[in-house]
Amino acid sequence: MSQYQIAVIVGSLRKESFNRQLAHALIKLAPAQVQFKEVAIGELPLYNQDADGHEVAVVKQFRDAIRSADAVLFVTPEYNRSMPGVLKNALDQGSRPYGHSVWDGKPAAVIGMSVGAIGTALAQQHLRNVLAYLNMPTLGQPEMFLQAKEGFFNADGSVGEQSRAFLQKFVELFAGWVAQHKR
Ligand SMILES: Cc1cc2nc3c(=O)[nH]c(=O)nc-3n(C[C@H](O)[C@H](O)[C@H](O)COP(=O)(O)O)c2cc1C
Repeated sequence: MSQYQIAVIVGSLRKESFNRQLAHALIKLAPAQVQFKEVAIGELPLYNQDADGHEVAVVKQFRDAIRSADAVLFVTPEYNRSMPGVLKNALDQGSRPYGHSVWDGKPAAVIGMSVGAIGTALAQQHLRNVLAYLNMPTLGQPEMFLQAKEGFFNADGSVGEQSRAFLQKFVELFAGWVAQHKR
């Protein structure tokens, strides 16, 4: 059976980020046919079109990491009813120079956690618009809008029994989606 490499992008730079904890919990639930690897976005410079054709090392490393992945999992908070700027910047960096987007055709999935009751729904909707433009076939269901609540994570970073079941289902469905849509 093929093994798929999935790049995980976390839209928060915060040390104690709920979304990073969520990403790590998901990584632990990965079925045998997928391998998750976080790709850092915090050191990327702000995208500047003047830099097209003059790729600095950190940008090259980022683009190479996405290029070599079979799929991408986005784990994001919501900032002011949209995705954080740091995540949009990473999407922009990967999309250029024109005609050389590293995102093109990569299957994707989106999940997020916030303290607000709508659990990143609007951030995810904005993100989905961008992913559609970038030609990334994105898992439609289940939608994963998570609200950060006391007790969601255990002390060891794992998730409680009830939440584990639906996160596991999400990861398994995504693995199937990747197998179906990988180029
Ligand atoms: C600049 C900023 C804007 C925010 N806007 C929203 C928002 O629109 N909706 C929401 O549910 N939470 C919002 N929050 C609260 C985040 O849900 C909360 O900070 C969360 O912990 C961020 O995710 P993280 O723990 O992965 O960093 C905002 C936080 C910041 C710092």
